[in-house]
Amino acid sequence: MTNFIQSIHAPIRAVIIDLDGTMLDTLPDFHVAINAMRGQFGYAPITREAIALMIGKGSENLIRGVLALENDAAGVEQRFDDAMAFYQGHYLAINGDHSALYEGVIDGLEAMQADGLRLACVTNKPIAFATPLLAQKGLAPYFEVVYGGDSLPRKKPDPMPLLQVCADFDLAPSQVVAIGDSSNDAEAARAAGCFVLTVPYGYNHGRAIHETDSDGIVTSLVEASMLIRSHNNDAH
Ligand SMILES: O=C(O)COP(=O)(O)O
Ligand SMILES: [Mg+2]
Repeated sequence: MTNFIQSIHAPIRAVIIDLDGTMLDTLPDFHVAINAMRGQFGYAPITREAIALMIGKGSENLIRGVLALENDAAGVEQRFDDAMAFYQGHYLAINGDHSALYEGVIDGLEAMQADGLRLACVTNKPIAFATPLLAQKGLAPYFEVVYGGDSLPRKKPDPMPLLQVCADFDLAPSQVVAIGDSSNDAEAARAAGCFVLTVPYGYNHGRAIHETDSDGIVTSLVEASMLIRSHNNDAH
């Protein structure tokens, strides 16, 4: 946080915001869809806590992790396509039904928009899940650009989607802040050369957010908006 506030720097012009674990608590949706898929294989339900550990690196990683509870590597690959198809069907059927906005999300987005910041959403969620979810939760109007985990050849923690947003906005990475709940967001931002703020309330593979290298931990998007505003007031 010290770095972020005190560095003499050009103003921040855009913010890239993560979806799962940062704007929406989607864990209950994952839980319902994963256990419905597991039921089709005759596997017992697993807990939300177990699923939370496997969220963050996209659907393929999640499905492989879930199948690995009952299968060896060959079994995982053998069942992967069916498991993914079952899971996608279940997820799309309930997408958003059990998910809720975190406190301060809309107010934070409003504040950033009022300050003239351009907004992008970069998620590892498949774009076919992300687009209707953003619309359903009233988030879509805030974002000029949305990239899902399958929108580009590489996903977070690769910097590719963040660099694509910088190119879309014609901004240098140093004029852009990423906000996320996990090490994937922070590593992608660092590799892209963007600033990064993290939130402590999401899913970080079971690790405390303090263990993740960032420019600051913010308790809400409102706090993030205030930090960016104060940075910009000091910037030249
Ligand atoms: O779908 C995931 O694995 C995580 O999605 P996120 O990038 O929005 O946190
Ligand atoms: Mg996330």
